[in-house]
Amino acid sequence: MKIVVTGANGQLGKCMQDVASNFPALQCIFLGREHCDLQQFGMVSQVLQALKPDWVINAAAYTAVDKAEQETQAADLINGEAVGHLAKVCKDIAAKLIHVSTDYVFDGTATQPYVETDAVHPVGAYGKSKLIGEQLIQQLYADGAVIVRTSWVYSRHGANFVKTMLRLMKEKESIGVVNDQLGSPTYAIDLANALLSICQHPKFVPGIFHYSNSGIISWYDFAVAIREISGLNCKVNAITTAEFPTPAKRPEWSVLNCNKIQTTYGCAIPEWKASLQQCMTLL
Ligand SMILES: NC(=O)C1=CN([C@@H]2O[C@H](COP(=O)(O)OP(=O)(O)OC[C@H]3O[C@@H](n4cnc5c(N)ncnc54)[C@H](O)[C@@H]3O)[C@@H](O)[C@H]2O)C=CC1
Repeated sequence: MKIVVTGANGQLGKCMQDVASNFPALQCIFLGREHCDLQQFGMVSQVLQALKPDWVINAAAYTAVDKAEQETQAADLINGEAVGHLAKVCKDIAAKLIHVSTDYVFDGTATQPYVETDAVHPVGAYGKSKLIGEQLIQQLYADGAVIVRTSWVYSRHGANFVKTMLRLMKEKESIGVVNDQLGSPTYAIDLANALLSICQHPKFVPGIFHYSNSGIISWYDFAVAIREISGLNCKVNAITTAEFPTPAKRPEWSVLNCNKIQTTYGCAIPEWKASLQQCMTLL
């Protein structure tokens, strides 16, 4: 089975490259932006028509959450319109599409883990742009696409919370980390394994699914665990979101209920701290 992965040089794309050898039955072709730029519609059509994959996994996105508040058009183009074009091309060549989306499509006012059917209501430009992408896929290729919403993604690759915390903890005697935003981290290696296992699953079920590691924590809890595992001495202070303002508003509650992907596709959902420990052996 032939799989094309777009966004190959991003955090998730690199983790997909790391785990591809776990799936010897899958022939994975990794395309970075230079070979498959989502906003160059002609290029996307041409490349995919030539390769004729069975599946396309879209790990490419505009992910600069704060910058998106200014660069709304760029975010909407890459995360919205271009994803619609990708869905059309996948439909034309009869390739199934796995698209990665985000907890930021929700407003974070819930008190229970979000299920896939909960009402969406993004509070920032990035979440809005990702929602456009989801909606276009649902309009254009609902029966051929799986949308996987994830949250708080980290790994040894790219820029992410774990790597930022480690750097700050080495540089400073104390740091403040917000304690009033709750969610579940996702080790990108676990997500990458889950996405490729979907391609191998005997039964294809289209639709929206949620995937994160299990457990509900705050960014402060996450930072404390990073400090513990690293053995660094930096003091971690709990602060409020109001004390750490950012251009884009973040949801207070980002917890995704992941039962559906587990029961439908049998995806493994490791516990967050076990995965963090695994990742940190590589850092
Ligand atoms: N990082 C996180 O905490 C979260 C990420 N997600 C989603 O997970 C997915 C993967 O994210 P990451 O790997 O962490 O992001 P990333 O920013 O590390 O990787 C995204 C990749 O897409 C590429 N890209 C940007 N514009 C492109 C274009 N026009 N054409 C082709 N490639 C383009 C970038 O060069 C980059 O290599 C994205 O869909 C993101 O929205 C969802 C929730 C949280």
